[in-house]
Amino acid sequence: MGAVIGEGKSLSELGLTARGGREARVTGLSVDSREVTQGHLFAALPGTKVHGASFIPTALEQGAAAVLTDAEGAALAAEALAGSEAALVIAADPRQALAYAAALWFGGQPEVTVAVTGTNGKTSVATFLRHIWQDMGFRAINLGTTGVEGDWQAPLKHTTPEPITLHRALAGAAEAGVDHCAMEASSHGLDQRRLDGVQLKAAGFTNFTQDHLDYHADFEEYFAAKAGLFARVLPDEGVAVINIDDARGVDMMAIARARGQEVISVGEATGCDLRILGQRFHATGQDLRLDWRGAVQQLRLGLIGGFQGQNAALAAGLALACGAEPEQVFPALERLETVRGRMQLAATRDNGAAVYVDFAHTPDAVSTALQALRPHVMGRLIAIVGAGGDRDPGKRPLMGAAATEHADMVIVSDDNPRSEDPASIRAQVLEGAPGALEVGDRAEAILRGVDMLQPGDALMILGKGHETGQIVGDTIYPFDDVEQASVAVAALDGRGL
Ligand SMILES: CC(=O)N[C@H]1[C@@H](OP(=O)(O)OP(=O)(O)OC[C@H]2O[C@@H](n3ccc(=O)[nH]c3=O)[C@H](O)[C@@H]2O)O[C@H](CO)[C@@H](O)[C@@H]1O[C@H](C)C(=O)N[C@@H](C)C(=O)N[C@H](CCC(=O)O)C(=O)O
Ligand SMILES: Nc1ncnc2c1ncn2[C@@H]1O[C@H](COP(=O)(O)OP(=O)(O)OP(=O)(O)O)[C@@H](O)[C@H]1O
Ligand SMILES: N[C@H](CCC[C@H](N)C(=O)O)C(=O)O
Ligand SMILES: [Mg+2]
Repeated sequence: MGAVIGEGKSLSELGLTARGGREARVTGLSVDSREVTQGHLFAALPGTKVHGASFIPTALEQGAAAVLTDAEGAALAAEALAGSEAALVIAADPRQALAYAAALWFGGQPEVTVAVTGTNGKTSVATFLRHIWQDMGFRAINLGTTGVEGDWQAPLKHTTPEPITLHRALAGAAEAGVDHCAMEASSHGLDQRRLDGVQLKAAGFTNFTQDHLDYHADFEEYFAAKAGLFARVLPDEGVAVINIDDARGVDMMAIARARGQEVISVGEATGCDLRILGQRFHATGQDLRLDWRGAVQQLRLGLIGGFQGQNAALAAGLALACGAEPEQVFPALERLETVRGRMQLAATRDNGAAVYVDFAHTPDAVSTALQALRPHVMGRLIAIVGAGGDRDPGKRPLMGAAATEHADMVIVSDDNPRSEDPASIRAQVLEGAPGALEVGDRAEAILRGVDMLQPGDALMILGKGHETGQIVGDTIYPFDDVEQASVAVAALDGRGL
């Protein structure tokens, strides 16, 4: 796997050239000065709040053997660098240089690695793909929002972690014998070049709608970040698997084609390589009829919601892109299980009314999830919705409006207010959901929602999915929507837990 700490690697082994041709051996890589120890390479990156170069003096005091930064960073820390023995690497794009160096430092990754981007559906597609590969007998993982899962496991704090954490995980998995990996490429991750050092066989695109406009200046910048997966990270010989039912799918396809990448188009449109011919819904899932380059496949999925069928098709397209045989891929879809916190049946009341938990945290996802549940509900559809603090405020009223449009009754509650005032976030969601009931405390909102359920009704709790905490300020309080749903049903139906 990676280099032995203490022995280290030289800068040239990491693909880095220091000013004046200086060579240095480094004993580790750090992106945060607080983690620098003797002999480390400190990557002083231009940040969103501060330039990492402001921490170069601290990193040098802590024994950094080399510093990687850009010209601005080198100028900012000129004095400290001049008085130090450390080697200085100046790169036009230090985040990308760090990504390549991290790949070389850890030196291994699962042989077949693919990445999935898109506003919604990344975790779902990556998890389905991992299940398909496991079904085929491979040792496989998915890596993203829910951590590293499958034949090797590790918790992660980010959907696409920074390169040091990312390559540590990829190399750890490869060392444990994992040969297939499906990872998520978030727009932050792509913009910050976090996965530029990963060697991809294929890449997938799910869809493009509003999210993260707190970070990206506008829709086009957000799209450009996602397009970087095909324009930059996936090599020319890689395969692009693209949902062309999405309005921006055609743009993404043009970017892939311009690179000379093979494209597998997925969607309902005539001429798609993997065409969705039809979806028929029943109580616990759906029948999916597909056409793979002229051969019709019909299968039964144990997944609720049309979009889950689309995600499963995209995952199948990615497996095929990596060389799997259709005879192995399509039967495997029948054994897919709901991803934790995505359209998950959390509890059922004695009167038969069901409670679902879903991770919809964008306006499009709220619409999609509620519309997906509608055919399964004969009575009223009740939705609990909220929006996260320190995240794109523009999506809040739109999420409220989406819930109002697609549910019969809406309760607005808290979802990770973080550093913001929860009441003010709720007020912004309520702007789009004027008739909604406001219940800030999420446990109480769930209890109220469950209490409203009549026979044939359903409650959909949106926004937190698999999450196990409610983030208020800097504190994470234990909170699990699935658990709270069971608690509420048990309390109201007089059952023990
Ligand atoms: C907004 C964002 O993406 N920030 C990332 C960015 O940090 P930044 O540019 O904001 O950092 P900064 O505070 O300006 O500091 C600049 C530099 O100084 C360094 N520093 C800072 C303080 C110090 O004492 N010493 C030090 O060296 C920092 O490590 C950083 O490299 O670069 C850092 C290093 O690579 C990342 O850790 C950090 O992710 C933060 C923690 C984060 O929360 N990111 C979230 C928003 C994120 O990436 N989310 C996506 C999408 C989720 C989704 O799917 O919806 C994800 O992939 O998880
Ligand atoms: N193909 C899709 N089209 C529209 N909405 C979807 C699709 N797939 C999933 N969703 C919605 O998005 C929610 C999140 O799904 P998932 O976790 O797979 O997305 P993600 O892209 O990984 O999200 P994140 O940005 O948090 O990593 C789901 O719970 C569902 O409501
Ligand atoms: N990866 C997403 C998850 C959001 C989930 C939602 N519960 C929230 O806190 O907004 C984000 O960090 O924007
Ligand atoms: Mg995800």
